[in-house]
Amino acid sequence: MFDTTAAFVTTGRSGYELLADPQLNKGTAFSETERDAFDLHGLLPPNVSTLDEQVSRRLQALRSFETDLERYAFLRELQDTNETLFYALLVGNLEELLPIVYTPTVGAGCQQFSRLFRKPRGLFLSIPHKARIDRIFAQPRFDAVEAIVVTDGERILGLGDQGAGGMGIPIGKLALYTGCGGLHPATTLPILLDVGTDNSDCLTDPLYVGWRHERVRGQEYDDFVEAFVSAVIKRWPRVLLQWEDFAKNNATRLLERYRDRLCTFNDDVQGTAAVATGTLLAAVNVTGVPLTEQRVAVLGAGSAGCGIASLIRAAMRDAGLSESEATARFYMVDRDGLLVEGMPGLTSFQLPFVQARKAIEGWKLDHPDRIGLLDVVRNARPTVLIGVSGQAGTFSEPVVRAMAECNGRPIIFPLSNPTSRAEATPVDIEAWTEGRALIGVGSPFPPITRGGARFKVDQTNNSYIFPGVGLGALAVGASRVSDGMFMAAAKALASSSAARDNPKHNLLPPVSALREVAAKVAFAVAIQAHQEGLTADVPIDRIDQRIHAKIWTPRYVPYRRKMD
Ligand SMILES: O=C([O-])CC(=O)C(=O)O
Ligand SMILES: [Mg+2]
Repeated sequence: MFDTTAAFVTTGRSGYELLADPQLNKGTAFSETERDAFDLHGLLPPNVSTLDEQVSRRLQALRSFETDLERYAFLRELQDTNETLFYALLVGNLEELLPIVYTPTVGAGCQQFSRLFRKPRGLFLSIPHKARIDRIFAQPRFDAVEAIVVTDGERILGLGDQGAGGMGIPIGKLALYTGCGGLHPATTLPILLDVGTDNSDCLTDPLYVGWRHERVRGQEYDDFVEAFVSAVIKRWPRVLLQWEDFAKNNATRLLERYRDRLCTFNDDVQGTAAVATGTLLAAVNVTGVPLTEQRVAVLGAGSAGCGIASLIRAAMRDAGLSESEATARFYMVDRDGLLVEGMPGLTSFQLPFVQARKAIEGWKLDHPDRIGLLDVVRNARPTVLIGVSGQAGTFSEPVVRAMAECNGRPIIFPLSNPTSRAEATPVDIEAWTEGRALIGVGSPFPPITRGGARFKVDQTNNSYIFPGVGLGALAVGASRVSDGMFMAAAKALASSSAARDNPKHNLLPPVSALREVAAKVAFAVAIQAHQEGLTADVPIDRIDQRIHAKIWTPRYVPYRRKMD
């Protein structure tokens, strides 16, 4: 385990070599003694700064930029220059900086990746170099790796195929692993599987940095992913591997293929499901309608939508419904409308959630050949409406008003990211429901006015879940990530809700509290792993201490010169 509490660091690097290493560089904060020991005099201006001074200098520069994309580029550059300072800045200003390092600006960062590219970070594994994966992994720099986030760039947020530019996502997710979950940056590794791209803007862009090839699919794709996972297991047998932003079919398929082979999960399927379930459990407390009586419409029946339905259904079963009673409460709507039994082209993960023909027999429909979302809301009268469609504006005024007509407190979560893809804006939902809706959005939005005061709408984003799941799993050396661990994460999140004591309060803790949320989620996840027999021999009463020992706080420790 990486020592996050070491009193000092020993290094053989000096001079420019030391300054050029983002994991070791302290910039102007190298002390006089260190400048003596590491030949740094003259390479730095003479005044020695503190970390706090460096943070305020960077914050000033950051705030002077015109656009968030410039801020994103500035922060990425800082991350590649001095990681301790980057994380000190991030941890101290989560609310302000998360929307830049992460959603929504990271989406633009992926789209502009080839233009912003400066220094290498993480690993680009491309099909032409498939045979070299072991050798790439072998570099000593990666000895400490414990957490990997991998994407193939095909479904970047709601922005579609971004090819190699998708690398921005693993980098952003891992920034939260450290910034919120406390994992030491040296233990994290972002990976982009470059299997080509079908995005013609990338393919025709002379500056595109990825492999200029149409996206490889089928057996060759599967063989490449298999080579990747096998090499990961060989090099880091106890690693945590997070799959991120894979397209609909691959997401669930790869998860099913690998979830019993290593400690792994898919954030879009399971992380998003846990944050949606946790927020829903908090909302149920407020509306007073028990979970067993909720009816849930989900727009977007892809891997994320079906993942959400699975976890909420499991929570309904925990609350006393039978499997079939719980299943009947879901209305999954995709491109061809409501999923109904016998529909052609259903995928294996959609099949468990189709509505019975009999159940919809008496429905009044505008177009019986395609049962749209408005039809579903008018006829099924759902209490909950969740969007993971990637389609802006699909929670239209008639849809939202229909939700408000049949519910005193409709629960409405437009979860698609980034901000530009949200199914509806909080301001509109607030107006169309006369302020009665319980709202959760995937991306950050400006505060709305509620009861004459500013109200910050809950950001129902998997950032409330994955840093804690990773921290908890790694702290106890979990061999697998189970569905039970995600349920534990969802319940831990719901139990942090301020709305439990006052229904006017937020459903979720604020983004500024994400470090505390991650620690709490980690504890619940680790306890669950222990109960399921998935942990190495960690005594239950040591779990809390294990978690806290793993949380790294960005600060400078003194350096000593390694003698050779
Ligand atoms: O990255 C985010 O903000 C949430 C997420 O996983 C996605 O939208 O794919
Ligand atoms: Mg994602």
